[in-house]
Amino acid sequence: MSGLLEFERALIVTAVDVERAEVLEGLGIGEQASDALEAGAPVVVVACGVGPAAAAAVTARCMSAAAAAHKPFGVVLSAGIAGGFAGRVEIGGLVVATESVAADLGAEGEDGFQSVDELGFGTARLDADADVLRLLRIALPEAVGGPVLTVSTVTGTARSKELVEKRHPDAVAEAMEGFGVATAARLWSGTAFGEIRTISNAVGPRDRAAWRIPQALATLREAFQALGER
Ligand SMILES: O=C(O)c1cccc(C(=O)CC[C@H]2O[C@@H](n3cnc4c(=O)[nH]cnc43)[C@H](O)[C@@H]2O)c1
Repeated sequence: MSGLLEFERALIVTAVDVERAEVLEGLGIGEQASDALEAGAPVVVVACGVGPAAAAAVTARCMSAAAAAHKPFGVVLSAGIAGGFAGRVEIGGLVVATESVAADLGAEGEDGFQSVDELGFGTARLDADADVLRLLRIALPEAVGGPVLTVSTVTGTARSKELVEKRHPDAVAEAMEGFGVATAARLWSGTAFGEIRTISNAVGPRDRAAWRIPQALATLREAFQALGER
């Protein structure tokens, strides 16, 4: 885990327990004690639940606890499975976010969707830290880099896929937590943020039978094994 520990302590936030288990397995940690956060473990892996609100809340709780124990996190990663945009990344593939984008944060009107940036209410785009990005790109050279969208509703029709691709032509993947994790992490200055995703399905018309969750989980484990070996 030397690479991530360039940043002192690392917090890795997954949505669900199966993702958490693969990350721990890849890092060679196996099981993690329930007091790892308070005890100052160099790497802490937590499952926050699905969606950006749960992701922000749980990340903020972990960051607060670590700061209160005078063992703050230097780096926070959002990690898990995602939908990939066809033609940019394969199912079973790996992506590293250059930025995490809250794709549905804004307002809809007769003229279409406007992001909070366009509305002047803040930003829906949070960049990955440049040093984290460099580390991830070196450790995971096969990863596709690009914006990763965060949505509260999985894109599930051809029409909504078309709209999202029109708004974000360079996006490589869509998931549900990255922007929430980034929003919490940036409240602690000096904490670097990054997002890693492995692809379980293609973004588009809902077809649950076509999801390849075991394949994406295996890629997640391998990615963290590679990161752990650096
Ligand atoms: O059965 C469904 O259609 C369905 C609806 C909502 C959520 C799910 C999930 O399985 C949880 C999504 C979970 O995995 C990430 N994920 C994976 N693929 C996608 C995607 O195409 N779009 C958005 N998120 C995706 C996400 O980060 C969640 O943690 C199933």
